[in-house]
Amino acid sequence: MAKIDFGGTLEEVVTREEFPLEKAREVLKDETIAVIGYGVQGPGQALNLRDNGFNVIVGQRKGGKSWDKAIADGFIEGENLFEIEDACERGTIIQYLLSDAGQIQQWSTVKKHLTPGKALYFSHGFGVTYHEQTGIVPPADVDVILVAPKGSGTSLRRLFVAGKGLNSSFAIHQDATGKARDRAVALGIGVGSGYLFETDFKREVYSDLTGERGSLMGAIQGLFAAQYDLLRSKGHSPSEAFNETVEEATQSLYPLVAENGMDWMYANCSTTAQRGALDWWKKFRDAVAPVFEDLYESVASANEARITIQSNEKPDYRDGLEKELNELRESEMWRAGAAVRNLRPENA
Ligand SMILES: NC(=O)c1ccc[n+]([C@@H]2O[C@H](COP(=O)([O-])OP(=O)(O)OC[C@H]3O[C@@H](n4cnc5c(N)ncnc54)[C@H](O)[C@@H]3O)[C@@H](O)[C@H]2O)c1
Ligand SMILES: CC(C)(O)[C@@H](O)C(=O)O
Ligand SMILES: [Mg+2]
Ligand SMILES: [Mg+2]
Repeated sequence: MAKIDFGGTLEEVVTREEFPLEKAREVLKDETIAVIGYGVQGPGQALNLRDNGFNVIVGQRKGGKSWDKAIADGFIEGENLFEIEDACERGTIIQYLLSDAGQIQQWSTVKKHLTPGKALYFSHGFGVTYHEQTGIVPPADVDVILVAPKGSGTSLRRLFVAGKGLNSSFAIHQDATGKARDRAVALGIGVGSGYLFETDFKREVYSDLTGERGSLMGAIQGLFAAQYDLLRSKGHSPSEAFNETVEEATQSLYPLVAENGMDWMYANCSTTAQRGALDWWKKFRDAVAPVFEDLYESVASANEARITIQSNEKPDYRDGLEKELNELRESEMWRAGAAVRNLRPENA
C-alpha cells in the first residue's frame, strides 16, 4: 500500500496504480457479484462494476421505480435482474445495498443464502455495528467486508463516467476465506473508487453519521438558513440573501476550495474579505463545537441508529419524509434558489 502523509500523519492507502483494474478483474474473475438494492448506491456501484467488466447481477424487489430503473439501465429480468432472494442464491458476493432499514427487514432472507465461502459486502458500518438494534450478525464462515464510497451513488456514477473517481473507505470485519482483503479492495477498485483508505465498521459508521448530520448536510443547511433569515430580517431581498449565502458558495467559492484548499480560495478574494473571514472563522467554530460534541455522543450511544430505525418502521414514514423534503423545497430560501438556478446562463 502507498504510504501518504496526511497533514503530518502517515497513512496507508490503496491507489489504482498498485491495485489496477486488471488485478481486480483477476481477483474477482470467478465471482458473481449480486448487488442487492437498486436505490441510490445500487445503480452507481452496479453500473460501474458492469462497465468495468465484472460479472454483476441485480437483486431488487419487483415492481416500483427501482426495478424499473434497473430495466431502464439495461438489466434484463431472468438474466441479470432477479428478485432479492433469487439474486442472493446466485451471488458469491452479496453487496447488501438496501436502505439500512430495509437491510433489517430482509436479513432473514439474505442470511439463508450466506453459505460458507461467500462474501457479504456493505457500504455502511450501520447494520453490523448496531447489531443489537438491527439483528444483523453474519455467520462465521463468510467474509464480511465494506467499501463505503464517500459521496452519493449519483456522484459515484457521474465521476466514473467523467473518467474521475470518488474516494472510498474499506474495512474487513471477518476474514473467513483468507481472501477478504483482496475481495474488498478489488470491489473498491471495481466500483470506481479513486483511492481507498482503511477503516473498521465502527469508525466508518461513526464518522459517516457525524459527517452527514454535520458539515455535509445538516449543519450546512442550518448555517445557510441562519444567514439567509438574518439578511431577510434586516431588509435584504430574497435574491440578494440567496446569492450571498448559497449561490456564491456553491458556484464560485467551494469549487476553489475543492481545487486548492481554503487558503487559496481566501487568497482569490479581496483582502477585505480575507481580513473578515480570518477574524470570524474561529468564532463560528467555537459556537458550533458543543453541537458537534452532542452529535457525536448521539451517534456513539446508538441514539441516532435508534431514531433512524424507529422512524423507518412507521408505515407512513416515506410520506412523512416526502412532506419534510417538500417543506424544505417550499421554504422561501429554496424557492429563491430555484429561481436563481433557472437564471444561470447554462439553464436559460
Ligand atoms: N445513498 C448513497 O449515496 C449512499 C452513500 C454511501 C453509502 N450508502 C449506504 O448504502 C446503502 C444503500 O443506501 P441507498 O441510499 O442506496 O438506499 P435506498 O434508500 O436508495 O434503498 C435502496 C433500495 O432498497 C430497497 N428497499 C428498501 N426497503 C426495503 C425492504 N424492506 N425490502 C426490500 N427492499 C427494500 C428499495 O427498493 C431501494 O431500491 C446503505 O447502507 C447506505 O447507508 C448510501
Ligand atoms: C452520501 C452520504 C451522505 O455520504 C452517505 O453517507 C449517505 O448516507 O447517503
Ligand atoms: Mg451515510
Ligand atoms: Mg457518507
